Amino acid sequence: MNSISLKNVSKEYRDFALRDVSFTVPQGSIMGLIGENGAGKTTVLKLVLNMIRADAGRIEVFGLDHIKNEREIKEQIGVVMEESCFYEALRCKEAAAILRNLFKTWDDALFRTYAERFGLPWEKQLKEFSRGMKMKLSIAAALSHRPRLLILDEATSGLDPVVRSEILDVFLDFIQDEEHSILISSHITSDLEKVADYITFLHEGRVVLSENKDKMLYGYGILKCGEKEFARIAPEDVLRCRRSAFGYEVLTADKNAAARKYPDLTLDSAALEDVMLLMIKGETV
Ligand SMILES: Nc1ncnc2c1ncn2[C@@H]1O[C@H](COP(=O)(O)OP(=O)(O)OP(=O)(O)O)[C@@H](O)[C@H]1O
Repeated sequence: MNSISLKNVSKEYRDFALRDVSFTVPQGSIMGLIGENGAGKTTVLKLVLNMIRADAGRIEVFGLDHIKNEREIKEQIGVVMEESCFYEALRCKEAAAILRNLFKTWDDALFRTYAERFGLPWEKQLKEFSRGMKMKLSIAAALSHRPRLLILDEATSGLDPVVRSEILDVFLDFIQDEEHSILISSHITSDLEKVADYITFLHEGRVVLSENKDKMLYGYGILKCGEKEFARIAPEDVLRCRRSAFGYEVLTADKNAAARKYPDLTLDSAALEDVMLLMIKGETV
């Protein structure tokens, strides 16, 4: 069962188009959405949340049409967008009072527990909160109506490593329930490397790859070599290549096969960031 499914979704703006986007978020998993600034990540999240309408394609959430069943679906989704949407003069306890009225399933005790876990001051106005505190508040609020699905836009960007790690732990706890799932966009590929089960990589409005993360990280590799050695590499082994002052970097989709075929060349594992950089900046042969 998929929590989210997008099939051939397109959306056109004047200077940008999201084209034929398809991917699924299996129930019980974390899907990380990566891509450069302006790749279309927020647009995808807004489409799933029916904040904007697609020009074409089909979107299902919990197996239901996301427009026809919007109310039922929204009750079961916790959302955190990049900017805090709370009124600055509020305090935590007043935010809780508002949210209690918005969600049938709001759980005051759970919100208190998260506020304590995150060290959020109960009596302070939100305008006195740091960026990290505001983000933690948004996450606590998103979790406290007991959603089945979390949708998060850049929930860890601009935060220090300690706060990020606390937040990632909360996501991993959330996903312990196999009915739960998370769709999270992030620039911080190392965070997604830690928690995501699947990665969808968007580039200029298109899905470049959507894969199981471990398969991708164990499968992809980077061959490093000089001009002469590069000439020996078969084109079918080159997903992308890039020339630098130190020689060639070649992204290959099958690290083990490359190790057997080119035993004399340096072969490194590819981190998510390397894959992203080479897919964007590299060339095909
Ligand atoms: N309402 C809109 N009208 C016109 N263009 C828009 C609108 N919303 C977004 N865009 C354009 O769509 C493109 C994708 O934007 P989007 O916010 O989805 O990217 P992103 O991958 O989330 O980027 P970032 O990482 O910088 O947040 C951008 O070129 C943006 O200018």
